[in-house]
Amino acid sequence: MEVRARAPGKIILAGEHAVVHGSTAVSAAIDLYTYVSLRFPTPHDNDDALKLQLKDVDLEFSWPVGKLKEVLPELGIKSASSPSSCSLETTKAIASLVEELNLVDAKLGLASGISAFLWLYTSIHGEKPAKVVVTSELPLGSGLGSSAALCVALSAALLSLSDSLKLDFGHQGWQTFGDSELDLVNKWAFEGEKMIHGRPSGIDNTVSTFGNMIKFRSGELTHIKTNMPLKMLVTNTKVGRNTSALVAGVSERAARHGSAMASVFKAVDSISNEVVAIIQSPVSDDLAITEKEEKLGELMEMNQGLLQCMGVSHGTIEAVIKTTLKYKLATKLTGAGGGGCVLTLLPTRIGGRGMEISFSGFSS
Ligand SMILES: Nc1ncnc2c1ncn2[C@@H]1O[C@H](COP(=O)(O)OP(=O)(O)O)[C@@H](O)[C@H]1O
Ligand SMILES: C[C@@](O)(CCOP(=O)(O)O)CC(=O)O
Ligand SMILES: [Mg+2]
Repeated sequence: MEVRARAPGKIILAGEHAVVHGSTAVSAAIDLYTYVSLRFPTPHDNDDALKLQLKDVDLEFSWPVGKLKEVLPELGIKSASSPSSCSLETTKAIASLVEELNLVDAKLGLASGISAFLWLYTSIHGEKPAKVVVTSELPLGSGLGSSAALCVALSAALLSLSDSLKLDFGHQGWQTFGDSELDLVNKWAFEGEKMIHGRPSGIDNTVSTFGNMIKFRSGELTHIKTNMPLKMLVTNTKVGRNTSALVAGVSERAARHGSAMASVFKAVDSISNEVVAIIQSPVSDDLAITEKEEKLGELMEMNQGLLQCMGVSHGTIEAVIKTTLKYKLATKLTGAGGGGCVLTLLPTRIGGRGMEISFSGFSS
């Protein structure tokens, strides 16, 4: 039996980083996906290992089930229907398994993703042998939420074949997830994100699970409905960075300058709420759209200024901002910053393709 799941990446229109500290943020799913396939061997295959193939980075790993049983302390005591955090003891055990893979320096960033895989897999399926294959259309570590898309697609695939959930494969082998199953996928994905990001807000896994556009604050999700056409150009600076280090950097700055940073986070909260109000208000005519776009552009610039204040901008991001400004276009970073991707609002007066915000959740 093989199951395949996919989950989308995202852009953050306003509020990244501040959302970790309780501010509102606005995010939309994009139509670039991470795909996970999960297959259990038949007795005939005579295969007694858990295998992970990461196609994007051309790597494959295999753990004999005997090794998993020997190293992981809590195997078999967890339940797929109640997501739980990885204990310190299991974190250490997983770290030792990942260390033994001897990843080269250039691929050390993958260690956190592999750890998340081991945690999610063994929590939901114990030491059962399987082969998991991951591929993605998303650039990894670039602010488009590849870590969350991986955790969501993985959780969805794992839960699909979990005995404790007993999901039906209905019409032509497609599974439909109801709200409670989506909630479970999201909760497990959040646990995976924790292994990758350290202190995620949960916005990335939530928008990847539920799709469309969302407002997110302190773990609370609000779906956003809009009929405003919104086009964003996504530019990848191709400067690699690590979300968990950037998130930790902002927290350190907040610890050093508590009152000033609280004001910064509050200002971001106001910006995100204004973005939501503009996007949700009815569109009457072209003039109204132009007016809204101008306001959105200004809010994006203000948000970018505050992200710079948090210390997460980068020379290459500033270079894109300067270039687009020549054409009177507003640009801000998206995701953790420090390089990665930036968003430029493409007003309707310009036309062109851009990357339209798509309305797509994960499907399996
Ligand atoms: N398709 C994938 N294959 C392997 N690892 C992945 C994949 N997608 C995500 N990851 C993991 O997620 C990490 C990137 O997450 P992160 O730094 O949060 O950036 P982002 O989520 O913006 O892409 C990678 O270093 C890796 O550990
Ligand atoms: C910086 C942050 O707001 C978004 C990180 O997104 P990404 O991993 O860079 O795609 C962190 C979070 O909300 O968990
Ligand atoms: Mg991420």
